[in-house]
Amino acid sequence: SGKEVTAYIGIGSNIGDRAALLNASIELLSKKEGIEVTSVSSFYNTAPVGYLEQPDFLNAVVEIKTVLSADELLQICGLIEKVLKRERLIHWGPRTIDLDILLYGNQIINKENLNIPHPRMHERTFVLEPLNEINPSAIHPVFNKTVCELYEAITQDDR
Ligand SMILES: Nc1nc2nc(S)n(CCO)c2c(=O)[nH]1
Repeated sequence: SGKEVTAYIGIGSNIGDRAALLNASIELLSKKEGIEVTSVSSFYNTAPVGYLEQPDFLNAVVEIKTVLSADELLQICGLIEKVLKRERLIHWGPRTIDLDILLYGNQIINKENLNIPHPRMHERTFVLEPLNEINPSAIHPVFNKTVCELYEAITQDDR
């Protein structure tokens, strides 16, 4: 395990007991060796982006300090999604629970299975609003802007 890194994970659910699923994924993250959950945003009810014919999402962002690599963190997120989906009695659509790595320190990672910063996070109110709540000063290493600046940029457009 390497040096400790501050990372931000976006969590979303729009099927089933959304709050319970968000809480369960945060719980599973915090139990992992090498991960310390240091901040959790409020839960936001958000209109679906992309495919619109689906229920509203409940979204949050979690701040962690971790010694895991970005790849290891990706594996953990995939595991948590699988565990929570598998526990469902009825098979639902693909959005029971989603964990997306948004930021991993100031690192820029572009691999076919892992892009960090998340390539759409700067366009997404459902990511920037909770992220701005817990750390408005976090820096996006591609745009070299703070989360607060990114959030203001997309909320200004809506004005
Ligand atoms: N509001 C909202 N819309 C979304 N569309 C997709 S796909 N997702 C899944 C995350 O990529 C979401 C989401 O979490 N929230």
